[in-house]
Amino acid sequence: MTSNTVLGAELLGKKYGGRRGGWAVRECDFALPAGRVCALVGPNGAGKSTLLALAAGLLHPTEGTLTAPAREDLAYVAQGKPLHPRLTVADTLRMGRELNPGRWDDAAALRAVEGGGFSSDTLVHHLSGGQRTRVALALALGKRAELLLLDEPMADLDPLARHQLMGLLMADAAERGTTVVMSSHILTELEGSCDHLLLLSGGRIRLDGAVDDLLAAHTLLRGPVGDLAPHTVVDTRTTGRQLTALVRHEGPVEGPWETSEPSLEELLLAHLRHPEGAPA
Ligand SMILES: Nc1ncnc2c1ncn2[C@@H]1O[C@H](COP(=O)(O)OP(=O)(O)OP(=O)(O)O)[C@@H](O)[C@H]1O
Repeated sequence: MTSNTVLGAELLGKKYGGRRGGWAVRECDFALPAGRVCALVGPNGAGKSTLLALAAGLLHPTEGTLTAPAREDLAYVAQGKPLHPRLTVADTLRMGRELNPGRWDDAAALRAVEGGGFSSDTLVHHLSGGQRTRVALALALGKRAELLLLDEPMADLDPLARHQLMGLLMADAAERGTTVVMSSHILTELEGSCDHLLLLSGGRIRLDGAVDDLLAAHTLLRGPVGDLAPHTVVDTRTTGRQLTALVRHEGPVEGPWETSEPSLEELLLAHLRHPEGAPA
């Protein structure tokens, strides 16, 4: 962990209690540098929400350590976007300003609700799911936090709204050095917007790093079936005598194959197909 780390974990674990409890996060080690827009990806039940709630200080680790900014320096948007239903949008943002004296940024908050198709005197109760997401993101952006923890923020937004709000998050990261961690199942949205990746499965970290480094460490190859050693095979499919494979390469890939760098979506899909590691 370096002095530049905004969010870090060492052997972090969270075990839920009760009859249906168990380890949701296990032996997680990572160090996320400041200013990154990090995608937190993994199958349902992988532990993404648990990790975000740990980072937000809403859950306590069962084991290991977590390094995160103080509560007042981070903003957390939970999956259900909890807001007070009987307040108007304007009252909700006013509350954000009152709860964050001296740091609240009205303009940053308003940018997130602009174009949402509702007026400031609308009751939260009368907003659609996507409109509520805008208000929740407005509260997070208005807070001017060092770290934004967003649990599936794009899930109920239409494509244009996703594009607009991802743009706001990326601009915030670029201009203010805000670090963003967002869980998502929408892989196509992550390409071109996230520069860091954490892939969780079964509570453990399977991939962690800068997107460019992870893409450069992998090769997609197509051609005749053959021996892929010494490379580590992440995913492979054969059709007759033709092979398509994604490998984590050990040195240059030499052989009768057509090779290319995978897209982020191809990389993620290959790893998600084999969340426990490379196929036998
Ligand atoms: N309050 C709880 N009590 C007991 N087990 C829980 C609790 N919350 C989550 N879990 C379990 O912990 C594991 C991780 O859940 P979590 O919600 O963190 O996953 P996730 O990756 O966010 O999933 P999704 O993509 O479906 O939102 C799951 O097996 C889940 O059943």
